[in-house]
Amino acid sequence: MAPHPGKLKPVSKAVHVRNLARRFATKTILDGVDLDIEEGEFVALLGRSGSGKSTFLRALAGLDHGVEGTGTLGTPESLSVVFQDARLLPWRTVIQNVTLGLRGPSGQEAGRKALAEVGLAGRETAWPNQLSGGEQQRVALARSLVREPALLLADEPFGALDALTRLKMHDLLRELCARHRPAVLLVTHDVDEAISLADRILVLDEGRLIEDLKIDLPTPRDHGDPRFAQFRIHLLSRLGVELPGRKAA
Ligand SMILES: Nc1ncnc2c1ncn2[C@@H]1O[C@H](COP(=O)(O)OP(=O)(O)OP(=O)(O)O)[C@@H](O)[C@H]1O
Repeated sequence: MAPHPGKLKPVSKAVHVRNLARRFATKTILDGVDLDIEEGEFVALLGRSGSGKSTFLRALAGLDHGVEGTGTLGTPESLSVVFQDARLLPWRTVIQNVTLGLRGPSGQEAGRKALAEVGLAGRETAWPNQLSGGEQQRVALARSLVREPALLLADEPFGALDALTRLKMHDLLRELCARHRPAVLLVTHDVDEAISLADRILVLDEGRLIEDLKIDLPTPRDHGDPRFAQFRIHLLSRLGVELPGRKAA
């Protein structure tokens, strides 16, 4: 395969992917992936470890220079990426991290507003190492949303957080997305996280999307709802996990 041209075309949909392939040396990781994500749609991507979720996200983010690949890839010009680690600059204050690249008083104001939205009003002049892991991820979310991206790409953003903090971050992300309405692609290992947050859930397996499931539950979602449990059983089975005594729908 020839190296992918690496040019990402602006499109009216938030994501438009056709026949995307990516390989490392002799190993094919993505093998003809097609996907559309509508503006404002929240999509979660599940898959076994090593199935290529991050490779796919990096392709969408335009961060895979030098990786062999082919296919059509369209994303909006304004996109933000959040990773498992907050990736804050330790020599910049919290507000400086959020407003990096923004200019003037309006940038400062937007930064303060974004920090307030993630529950960190008053922490503007703190240094990253004075914040907890969860607070650092809040700063990372503020930094991504202050630019009002049309597409938010999130790679296991809560993977390093404890269970309670993670649940709080789910509520926060849900609120932020309802307010700002970016399209979202959330890569996660956590089936319940995906069902709690997403409008649609994809499963990547052996280089292809083998599942594209609409989650039509009201929000906020009740984990005790029998339909939540049915989605869980079905998705776990698509991931190769059969729960004893349970059959997927
Ligand atoms: N830069 C690279 N060079 C060579 N192989 C790579 C590179 N990046 C990823 N791979 C391989 O590609 C495959 C897919 O990796 P990727 O990180 O996309 O999977 P993933 O589904 O995100 O995994 P996980 O859930 O464990 O994070 C793995 O086998 C990995 O070893």
